[in-house]
Amino acid sequence: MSQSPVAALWRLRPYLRPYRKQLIIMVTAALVVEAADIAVPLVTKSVIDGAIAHHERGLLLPLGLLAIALGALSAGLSLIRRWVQGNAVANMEKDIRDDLYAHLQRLEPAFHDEWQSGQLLSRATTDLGTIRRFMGFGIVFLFISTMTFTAVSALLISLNWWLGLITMAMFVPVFVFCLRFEKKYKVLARRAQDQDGDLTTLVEEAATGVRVLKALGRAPEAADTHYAEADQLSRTRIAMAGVVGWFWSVLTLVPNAVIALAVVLGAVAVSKHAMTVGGLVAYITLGLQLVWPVEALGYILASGEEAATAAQRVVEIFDTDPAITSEAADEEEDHPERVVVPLTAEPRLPAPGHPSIRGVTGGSAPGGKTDHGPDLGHAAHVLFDNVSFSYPGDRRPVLSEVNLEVTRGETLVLTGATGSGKTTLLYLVPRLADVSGGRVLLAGRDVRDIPLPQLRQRVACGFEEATLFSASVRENVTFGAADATEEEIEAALIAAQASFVFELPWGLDTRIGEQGMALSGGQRQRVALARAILSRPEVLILDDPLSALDVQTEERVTRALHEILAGVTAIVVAHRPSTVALGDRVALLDDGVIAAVGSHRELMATDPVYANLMTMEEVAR
Ligand SMILES: Nc1ncnc2c1ncn2[C@@H]1O[C@H](COP(=O)(O)OP(=O)(O)OP(=O)(O)O)[C@@H](O)[C@H]1O
Repeated sequence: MSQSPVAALWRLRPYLRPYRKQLIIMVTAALVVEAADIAVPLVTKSVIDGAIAHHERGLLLPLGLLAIALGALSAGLSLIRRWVQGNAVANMEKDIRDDLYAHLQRLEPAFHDEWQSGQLLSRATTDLGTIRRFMGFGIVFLFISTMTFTAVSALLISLNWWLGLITMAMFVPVFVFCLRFEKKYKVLARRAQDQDGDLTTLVEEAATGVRVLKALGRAPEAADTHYAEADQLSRTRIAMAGVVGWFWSVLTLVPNAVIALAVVLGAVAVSKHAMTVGGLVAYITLGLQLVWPVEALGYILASGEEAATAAQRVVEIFDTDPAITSEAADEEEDHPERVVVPLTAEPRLPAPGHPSIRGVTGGSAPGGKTDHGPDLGHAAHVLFDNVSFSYPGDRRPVLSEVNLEVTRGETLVLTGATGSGKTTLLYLVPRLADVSGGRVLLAGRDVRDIPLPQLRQRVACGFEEATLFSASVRENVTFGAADATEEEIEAALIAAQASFVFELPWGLDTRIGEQGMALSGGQRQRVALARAILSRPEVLILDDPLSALDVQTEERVTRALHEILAGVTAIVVAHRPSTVALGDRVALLDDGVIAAVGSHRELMATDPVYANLMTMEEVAR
């Protein structure tokens, strides 16, 4: 169950801790400003009752100078407070945002599958902004308003106790009204923030899916959905404005009614000599100072409500624990490595002339070729030991009792009908998902016992949907290998048949990805392939890496891959006979079960399902 909004906001208080000094400066400055503002009416009283009533002209100049000094002090301190406040809350917002981002990165892909990206976006942007505004202004003004209200009330009672008590009594309904407002506004604020998240999702999907929308002629329908969602949000905001409008009008009416009453009753008190004229002027001027704190209460309560619901939405993410962690493994790192399964598999004999991944040559890449074959120092043994898997919230097993061994340096091709579980099986090695039963061993060690950063350094992935980031070609390719040399980057690009990047306007410095130069699907796949190659993994996992390539390019990449894969353990999802031929062995996955394992030739001869699958792929080409 999610926490109450106020409790959620309270939980974020540690983010204020580093800015305690600034908070103290802000509050002190605001208090002095308030004290100066309150003192001015008292100076006025001295001017009227002293300098004017008793014709003491000599008092006029010092009292006038005092009033000016108080005004200047108030202005100067307001400036300081705002500057300190702006700095502190901007930094605090950054701290929460950094932690939120880091937490989102720790959460497994299944979490991101479940959550709408727009909801995450609106929480990381709009909601944090709302929290910042309240932490910066709301909290300080809540404190200052309370102090001002208390001090002014005490002064009013001291000027005339019965008039002061009547004045205070008139504010009681305001507080009752506040409670009712809070109840109503809380519901509306949460609704608006959720609707804002839904709308952000729609806008994001419309932007990323613009081609599909246009191609299928669905743009008008998508626009209608957008208008309907936007309409809902604006209705909620109008309802909020209505509630706030009513609330503020009451908050404005009450203090003004109080002043009007004070004028009438104060005049009676002066006529009965229960109060001086200067006392009445001071009383009314001080009474006017209650207008702002009471009005500010409206803003503070509204922004407090919004901040509390925003905090609730942010805390909901913080409270989602990552299902895939390696805390136990991190602790165990101090101990010697525990090998569960002895490495019985014979490394494949290196073929002459094969380069290592580090010195990948592929085609015309400079250097790197050796006469000694692949360096298997980088290859690891992988074992799927009785693995089963179901997606969270879905009981149907996607994988059942999968037993599969990939020896050091071997290339295993995984094939099977669509939806048979190939991608899911690949996810289990770098722990993008965790097994539901059984275990996956990397070099004899359960992957869950390997610290995640280490595991993901040892296992590199190239996905069918090649994701490139808004960055240069170089930055994209070196994502998993920051220390790669220029020669290694070039060699990886050449090996992946991605030499076209050298012809881009700024070569490897050309920005590609979402905000950069548009690349074709096949070009993106090859850049992503170069990235996977360059990270020098022990295990290379490629999910249908050549699906977007034409026949000639596919043939060239396949030839290059042949060399690259020789020095690494690889699991490659493939459908076409030409790519399947990359593998030393082929495993056929049928509805989550390993149906056959063998060489392409063996399976063609002995397994009708496999033969049928390959023939259909060939025909489909
Ligand atoms: N995030 C998810 N949540 C629930 N079920 C999922 C999820 N991802 C995949 N599945 C289901 O798991 C099954 C296996 O999917 P998977 O992507 O592993 O198949 P595949 O063999 O790689 O398919 P393809 O060849 O089409 O890529 C499918 O039935 C799919 O609907």
